Amino acid sequence: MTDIPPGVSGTNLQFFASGGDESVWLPYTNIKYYTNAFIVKDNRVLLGYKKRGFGLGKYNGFGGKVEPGETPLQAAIRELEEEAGVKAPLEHAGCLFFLSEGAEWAFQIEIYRADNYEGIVTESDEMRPEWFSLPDPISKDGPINPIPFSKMWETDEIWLPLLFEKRKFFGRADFTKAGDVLVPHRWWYGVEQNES
Ligand SMILES: CNc1ncnc2c1ncn2[C@@H]1O[C@H](COP(=O)(O)OP(=O)(O)OP(=O)(O)O)[C@@H](O)[C@H]1O
Repeated sequence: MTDIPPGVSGTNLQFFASGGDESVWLPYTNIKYYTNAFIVKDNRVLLGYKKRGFGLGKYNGFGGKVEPGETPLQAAIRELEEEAGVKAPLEHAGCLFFLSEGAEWAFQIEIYRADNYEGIVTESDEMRPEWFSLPDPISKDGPINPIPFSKMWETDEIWLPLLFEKRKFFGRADFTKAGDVLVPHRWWYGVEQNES
């Protein structure tokens, strides 16, 4: 259970969470690099509703493929600007290795966050941006516009709180097909231990 799965980068990881069918990790031969970026400001997080392509109909951070010649950070800054209209000083928050049954490659997704941004949040062809309240431990009624976890990739609920807490995470999530939908099959997450 606590063995670090194949594909998970990161060193000095401490086990955080795992689950699903612990018998097998899906095989893969190729890896493609992606980015995902979140702006967290004034106790709110900016998510986008995906209007087309992979992940259609889900809320997520802003991101896409790393193009040849780009670093993941450059790609993350470009995708955030293309999809949400803003520039932000992104910081690396974690990394997710994602396998989807039927896809010919594994996704290595570098995840970023920023506490600030410049510009005006603007809807694009790909994403409709919307602010959501962070989980509020003080108010017993809960936030007014809570994060729509039921309309996100199921495993986001595990690592998004780590991004809010600025704890660097590395994990893997394998999804299999149930009819037309992808469902979580097996997952594992670790957090980077502070060296001190
Ligand atoms: C459990 N699995 C997952 N959990 C959380 N996020 C996931 C994800 N699997 C993919 N993602 C994100 O989904 C976007 C796809 O990118 P995608 O739209 O295909 O790329 P790009 O914008 O380059 O596409 P175009 O070719 O321009 O349409 C990209 O942000 C990527 O990080």
